Amino acid sequence: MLRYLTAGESHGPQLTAIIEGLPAGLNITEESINRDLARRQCGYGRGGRMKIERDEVQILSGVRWGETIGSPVTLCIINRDWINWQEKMSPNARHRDEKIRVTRSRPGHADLPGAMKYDHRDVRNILERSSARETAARVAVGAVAKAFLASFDIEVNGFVSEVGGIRAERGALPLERMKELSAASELFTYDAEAEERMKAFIDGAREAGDTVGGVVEVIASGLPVGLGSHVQWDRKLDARLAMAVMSIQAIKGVEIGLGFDAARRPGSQVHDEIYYDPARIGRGELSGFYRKGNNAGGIEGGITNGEDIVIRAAMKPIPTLYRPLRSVDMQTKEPFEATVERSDACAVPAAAVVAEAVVALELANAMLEKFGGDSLGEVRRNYEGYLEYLRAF
Ligand SMILES: Cc1cc2nc3c(=O)[nH]c(=O)nc-3n(C[C@H](O)[C@H](O)[C@H](O)COP(=O)(O)O)c2cc1C
Ligand SMILES: C=C(O[C@@H]1CC(C(=O)O)=C[C@@H](OP(=O)(O)O)[C@H]1O)C(=O)O
Repeated sequence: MLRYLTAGESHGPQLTAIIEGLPAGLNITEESINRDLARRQCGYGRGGRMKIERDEVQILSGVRWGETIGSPVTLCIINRDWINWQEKMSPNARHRDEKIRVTRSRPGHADLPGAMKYDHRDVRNILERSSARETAARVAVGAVAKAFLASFDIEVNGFVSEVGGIRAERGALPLERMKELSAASELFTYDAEAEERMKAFIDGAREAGDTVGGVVEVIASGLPVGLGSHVQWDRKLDARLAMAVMSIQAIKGVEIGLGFDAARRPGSQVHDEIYYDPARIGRGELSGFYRKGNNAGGIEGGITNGEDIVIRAAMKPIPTLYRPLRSVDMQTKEPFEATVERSDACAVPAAAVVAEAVVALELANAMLEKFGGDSLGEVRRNYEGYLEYLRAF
């Protein structure tokens, strides 16, 4: 089983992730992780913080001479902004300064419920960890999961499909500079026209002091039939993927395949009919069974059915606006209008990279659950034996 934890505050010294359960013998390089970290940073609409940070990973354990050795892998990303926050974020009691307490909660953030829950009179104790800065750590972990999946020819790609109601054609990749940085997947075409309209929409919102949300999509291809299980609620792969994607900051809806649209159609226009062609196996397909459509988004009964997994997520607009929102001071109970020094106007492109990472992690976990072994060679033997069985099924 693959598990991981992240730790770190947004303006603390660093983000840390520990991954447990990776087989030995997997090639991992800091460069390949950094590629995804850069993709997360460079979408259109981000604010001042992204000009400060240039995320780079350090591998601190579990990898020797470019290969995992089976022990926990520790990844760390330094926060460059830390230099400006050393005293405000110091673990040392002598730096305590009541004057810099944040008592003004921002609507749409964890600030107020978090402070009430944890008995904090300083909202910073909540916002530092609820910040989406944490997603840098998850993207680093996801890059490792993608390296594992790639060794089985499984590819996971995230992209933006909608910004502020403007839709791109399926397969569009309207993430500025991300096109070049993304794996050259044949699944994707690049909808430059939609990207331009999205950028103009983001500019318009930013000028009005407002923020923008959107929809991201992740497609995973090359998966075998049989990951996940129908037998228990918490083994269903669609449920696990939904939880992983919903756990991303600002994601408010998740759908798989047709998703909500399936509720609006008759069954005859929803379910993917089953066909069989033995010649497919000769062409290198994993099975003779196939579908002509993929409304199910690659999962039936919580189990992969061999088609691509297609999962979409709705991101709400960034809650911190330059145009103030009404709130109430926690200490004085006086109303105020929340103002901001810096914030993203749109982080949908970044969320697409984060969604890709968390989906990759769940899929890597599902692969290891089914074909698990202590070395990559052992996992591969288990996997290949299963493929041989599948071809004969
Ligand atoms: C990549 C990314 C960047 C974000 N940047 C900001 C930001 O600059 N300002 C902000 O107020 N919220 C930002 N958010 C959203 C908040 O972190 C999120 O809305 C907040 O923590 C409350 O959590 P919830 O929306 O999941 O309920 C960002 C989210 C993501 C995924
Ligand atoms: C730092 C990142 O995103 C941050 C997420 C975030 C929030 O409230 O979620 C608020 C902003 O941080 P700050 O308050 O320091 O300007 C974003 O920049 C990042 O994505 O690496």
